[in-house]
Amino acid sequence: MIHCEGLVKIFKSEDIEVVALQGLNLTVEQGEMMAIIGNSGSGKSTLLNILGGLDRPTAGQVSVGGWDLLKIQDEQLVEYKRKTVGFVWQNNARNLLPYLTALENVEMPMMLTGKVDRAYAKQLLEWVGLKDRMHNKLHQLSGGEQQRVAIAISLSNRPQMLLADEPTGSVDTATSDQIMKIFRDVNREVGITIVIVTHDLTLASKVDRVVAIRDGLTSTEFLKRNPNLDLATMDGFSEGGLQEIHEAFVVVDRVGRLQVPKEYLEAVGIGGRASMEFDGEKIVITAPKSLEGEKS
Ligand SMILES: Nc1ncnc2c1ncn2[C@@H]1O[C@H](COP(=O)(O)OP(=O)(O)OP(=O)(O)O)[C@@H](O)[C@H]1O
Repeated sequence: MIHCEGLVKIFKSEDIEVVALQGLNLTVEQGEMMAIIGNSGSGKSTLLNILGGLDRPTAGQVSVGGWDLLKIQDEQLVEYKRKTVGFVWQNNARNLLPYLTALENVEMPMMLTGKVDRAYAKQLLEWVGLKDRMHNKLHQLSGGEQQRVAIAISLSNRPQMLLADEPTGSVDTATSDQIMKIFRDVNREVGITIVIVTHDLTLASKVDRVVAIRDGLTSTEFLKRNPNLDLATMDGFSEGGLQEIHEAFVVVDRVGRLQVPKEYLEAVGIGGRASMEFDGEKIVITAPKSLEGEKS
């Protein structure tokens, strides 16, 4: 569904260049529900904006559902955004129309594309648990309920892929669990691919796969140890839970590059270069041996 290889995004202003993505690789299968985690400034939103067609990549390859987002024409981009992608943002509810009902809000994007499917709009509101509230005006709903209407809206044009940027950023834990359960149900029901960007490791534990981004590169992948474990229904979550539930792998790109965590490099005193040995089974990276010799 999503394929990025060597993806680069450079933001240029008058006298400064920021390399937000510096050759990122990522593949997401059709129907997968996965999360991207990373510190502030690591490039998560930049990646999501490119995948959503809101921003253009600078270089590299990026394709989504057969669309080449590097070469796509502006007119095609409008069609791509309308048909392929659904968005859920942290404060999505702000974009809803308060004087319309939940149902009318869901039908609004359908109107823009010329085909209102009331039965599907109702079905969506049922999926997000608002069957009994669909004729309520938006301002009569709570913040969490409004966020669920926003999720129904994001699905109204039957996109193949849902992109969610901190979707639970401004709601309480119970609502957050509810939203993640909705994502899981919709993912199972219609097989939609879901990509969630978050800081929140507890969310990350509720998806099949987590990809960590560091400095604009995919650095580590966490795969769920037991794919049948339904984490959405699990209570509680401990520190380090991600490691308990998922197995961590370092991402190695096609030409053999990988990222070594800064803490590890500092702990063994590796700066600009290192020594690497292969003993037939393991690859061992240490502080440069020749330099150690020079010091003494
Ligand atoms: N429009 C822009 N112009 C210039 N620099 C930008 C722009 N957008 C993002 N950046 C820079 O690109 C880098 C990556 O930013 P990005 O917003 O993708 O990070 P993030 O991981 O989503 O962070 P956060 O979790 O804080 O939202 C940062 O250094 C940021 O300052």
